[in-house]
Amino acid sequence: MRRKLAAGNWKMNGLRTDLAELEALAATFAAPKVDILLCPPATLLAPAAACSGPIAIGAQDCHAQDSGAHTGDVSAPMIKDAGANAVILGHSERRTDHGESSDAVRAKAVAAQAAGLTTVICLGESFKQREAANTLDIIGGQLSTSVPDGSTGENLVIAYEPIWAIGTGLVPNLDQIGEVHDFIRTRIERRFGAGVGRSVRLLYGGSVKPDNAADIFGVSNVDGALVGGASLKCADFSQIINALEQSTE
Ligand SMILES: O=C(CO)COP(=O)(O)O
Repeated sequence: MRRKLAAGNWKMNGLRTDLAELEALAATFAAPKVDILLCPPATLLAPAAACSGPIAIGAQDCHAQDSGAHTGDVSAPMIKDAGANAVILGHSERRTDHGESSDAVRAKAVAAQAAGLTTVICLGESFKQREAANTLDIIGGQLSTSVPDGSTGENLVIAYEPIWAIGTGLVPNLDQIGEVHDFIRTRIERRFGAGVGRSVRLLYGGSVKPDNAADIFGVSNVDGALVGGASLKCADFSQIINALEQSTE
């Protein structure tokens, strides 16, 4: 069975003083029943990795090249060297703010997987696309282009994050989440075969909070969550992780 995964994305939030939240989380989940991944900003990767205990640390982006003249960018080997073992790629905020195409996301994912990082590749439709009944077309296109051929159950995690649900308090209904997750699972099985298809974890992201987490974790093919705002505080994130642990019982 797939091990469930609770992932937190701090986005552009967090100073060294905020590592106290991570330390509290590590103390709370000394022997977690699910995998826990926290993705702080790049400046905190090394200090986070030094105090995260059983919690894995990930970055929020990487460059497609390993090194070179790319001012301000961070490469996958650098992320690995800082003590992290995962990276979020293709988040809608990067697709929007930095014009990242699915081709660019795939190039980054190739570099990240070659460096030994698990890639958490994000997919999601806009509200307009959902209203026009284009959700599955959009997700299918992003999925086939963003995910590299070398992906496995260990180095690939997919996060379905409807753009309109991120930071808004809006969440698709459970049937809508299930429809997209089932669709992603089928597509991955078709492309990579049943073994890999069964082992890739599919996360839901977008306004996951302590009060809606248990319902979302009950949906078929939801193997965990990618949590933004509610991952910043140990008190909130712990409740979501508890709900995920309970969903495994
Ligand atoms: O974008 C997200 C995680 O990557 C979701 O953010 P929120 O949980 O703040 O809606």
